[in-house]
Amino acid sequence: MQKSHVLIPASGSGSRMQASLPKQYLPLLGQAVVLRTVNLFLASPCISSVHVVLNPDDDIWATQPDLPSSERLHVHYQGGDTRSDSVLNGLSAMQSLVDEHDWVLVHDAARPMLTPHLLQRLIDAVQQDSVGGILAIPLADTLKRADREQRVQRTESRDTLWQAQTPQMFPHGLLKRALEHTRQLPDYIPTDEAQAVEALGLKPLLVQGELRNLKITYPQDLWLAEAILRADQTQGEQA
Ligand SMILES: Nc1ccn([C@@H]2O[C@H](COP(=O)(O)OP(=O)(O)OP(=O)(O)O)[C@@H](O)[C@H]2O)c(=O)n1
Ligand SMILES: C[C@](O)(CO)[C@H](O)COP(=O)(O)O
Repeated sequence: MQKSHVLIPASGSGSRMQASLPKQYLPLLGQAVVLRTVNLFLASPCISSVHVVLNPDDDIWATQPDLPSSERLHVHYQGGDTRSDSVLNGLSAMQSLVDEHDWVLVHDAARPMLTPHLLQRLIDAVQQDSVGGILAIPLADTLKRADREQRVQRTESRDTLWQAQTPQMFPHGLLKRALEHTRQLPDYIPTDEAQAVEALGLKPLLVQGELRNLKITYPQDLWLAEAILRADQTQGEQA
């Protein structure tokens, strides 16, 4: 039986957030974004280990007051220059603890709104697959291609277009090979794991995600996430 492990790249600077802290440490209803993300996976009995990849210079993680004390949690100060470098470094760091056929679910630290239900949907859909798969949502809006003057050049068909989310779930050995392969390609930096696997000629499965599994990128994403969590709390109180 293949085990499932989680790898959380948390080494970014959060430049688009323009905050005084990297966005993974901003408070979301009083808890650092990355800790909400980590706790979600630690709460799942399906997950054998959780690996967080931090920037080598990170001096914030260790000061967090509510760090989980689970033996399943492993912290690696081995972030790289790009997200894919951080993920590849994490895959190497966790290698001694996993089998090459074990599943690795790569999940952005900056997506703290994943739910247990959505996580289970991905695992159920992908665990019998020979390649692996990702959460994603079909494009909802009309898609415009811009010219250099920021005017509409044309309208693109949105048929068959999906927006990638995380987790992205692949066997450890396959994903490591895929990311090592893309490192050899000139000017090719995959922005998600699926893109690296695609470069091997494989076709990852698309599993229906949810809008609430948003990535905290701009300040308004944090406000939106807080509003959703407050609504969850109200609904919980009413139930
Ligand atoms: N060198 C990097 C860059 C990003 N990430 C992580 O990858 C996830 C998704 O990346 P993104 O949202 O782009 O985060 P940042 O790079 O931090 O944001 P920005 O692009 O606005 O600077 C985040 O959890 C981020 O911490 C990482 O581990 N290592
Ligand atoms: C992996 C990802 O979350 C899929 O949507 C996303 O690509 C990561 O963010 P980035 O801004 O592209 O680094």
